[in-house]
Amino acid sequence: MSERGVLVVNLGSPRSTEVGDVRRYLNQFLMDPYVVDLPWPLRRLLVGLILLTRPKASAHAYASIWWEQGSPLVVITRRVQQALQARLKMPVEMAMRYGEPSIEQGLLKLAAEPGVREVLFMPQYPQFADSTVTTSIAEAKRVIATHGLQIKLNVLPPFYDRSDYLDALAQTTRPYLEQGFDFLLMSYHGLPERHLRKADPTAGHCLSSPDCCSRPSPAHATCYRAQCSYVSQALAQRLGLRDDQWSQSFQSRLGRDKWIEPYTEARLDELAAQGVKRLLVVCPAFVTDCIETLEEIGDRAREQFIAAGGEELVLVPCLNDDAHWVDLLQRWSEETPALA
Ligand SMILES: C=CC1=C(C)c2cc3[nH]c(cc4nc(cc5[nH]c(cc1n2)c(C)c5CCC(=O)O)C(CCC(=O)O)=C4C)c(C)c3C=C
Ligand SMILES: [Fe+2]
Ligand SMILES: [Fe+2]
Repeated sequence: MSERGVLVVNLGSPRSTEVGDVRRYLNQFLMDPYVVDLPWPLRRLLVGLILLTRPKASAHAYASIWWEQGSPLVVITRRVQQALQARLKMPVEMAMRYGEPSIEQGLLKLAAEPGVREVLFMPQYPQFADSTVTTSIAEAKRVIATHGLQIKLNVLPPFYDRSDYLDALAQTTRPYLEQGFDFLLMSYHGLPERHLRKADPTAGHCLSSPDCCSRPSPAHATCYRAQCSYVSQALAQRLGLRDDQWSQSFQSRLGRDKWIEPYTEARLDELAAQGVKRLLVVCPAFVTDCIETLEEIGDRAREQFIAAGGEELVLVPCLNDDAHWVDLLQRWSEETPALA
């Protein structure tokens, strides 16, 4: 009997590629105030407008990458959970922030395990963002309070600066690089600039200058862009790349707000115009392949790059259920000190 359980937490996907299921998922996702951070009436209005057209387009995109067993993100997270369960002497569950299995279902399952008094909560995000990490923790706290669960939460912090994670990322990227590419683009999920400013505890550092992320600041503990830059530098260094052989960019922009730049879409055209023919793309904001990597980069970005004059764009798979990644999650589960 273990006093501890593990919850592997990811973002979540629609139940199916039916437009209605995608609309329900997008509504839950975008009505989260940590994602669309507007007062409720404005949020309702904006999300209502997005839901007029986006579900159909997203359903089509999901259908193009869907697997027989379901959404790649959910299927791969299940594999990670099962692989971890086979290695750890404590119950391991998985949960999604949106859709199912929900954080509520995951925590209730763990709380029902005899003896479990503490849950190691493992959000699968290398970098901090309110729209991923904070919202997942807030949902877990809501569930614990609502059900009066007698469990303590022990949260795995963002792991962008852990050398074992960076080594694993380099290890999955290196064999692709060795096939001979002109350039490596590190494409991260984007974020509205407003989210960076809101998360800045110094209320002034983030986005105060173009190089703010390379000037040391306590703001970087919660600065998504600084944490992405850290990963990019560390990965380039591990791969032995010169500064003119790689760059970082941000994808998946939604709406009209200004998001952090440079945008991946713009970089693809620039790189093709500069004569890059063989482009390798890695997506280090994701540890699990999903619509944003498989469809947005693997399919759409590839088409865009080739239409702009490039010859080949290859996507490096995420860490997924790679044995080295499961090794790390196992080690982190075992070495995280128990709460008093
Ligand atoms: C305001 C909108 C969004 C913010 C902010 C945002 C932040 C954010 N998201 C991820 C990781 C993932 N996002 C995924 C899908 C996705 N993201 C948004 C919007 C925002 N994300 C939408 C509308 C969607 C759905 C797909 C679509 O319609 O385009 C996914 C994949 C889910 C899947 O089922 O495969 C992931 C993973 C991060 C890391 C992040 C902040 C840094
Ligand atoms: Fe997203
Ligand atoms: Fe910054």
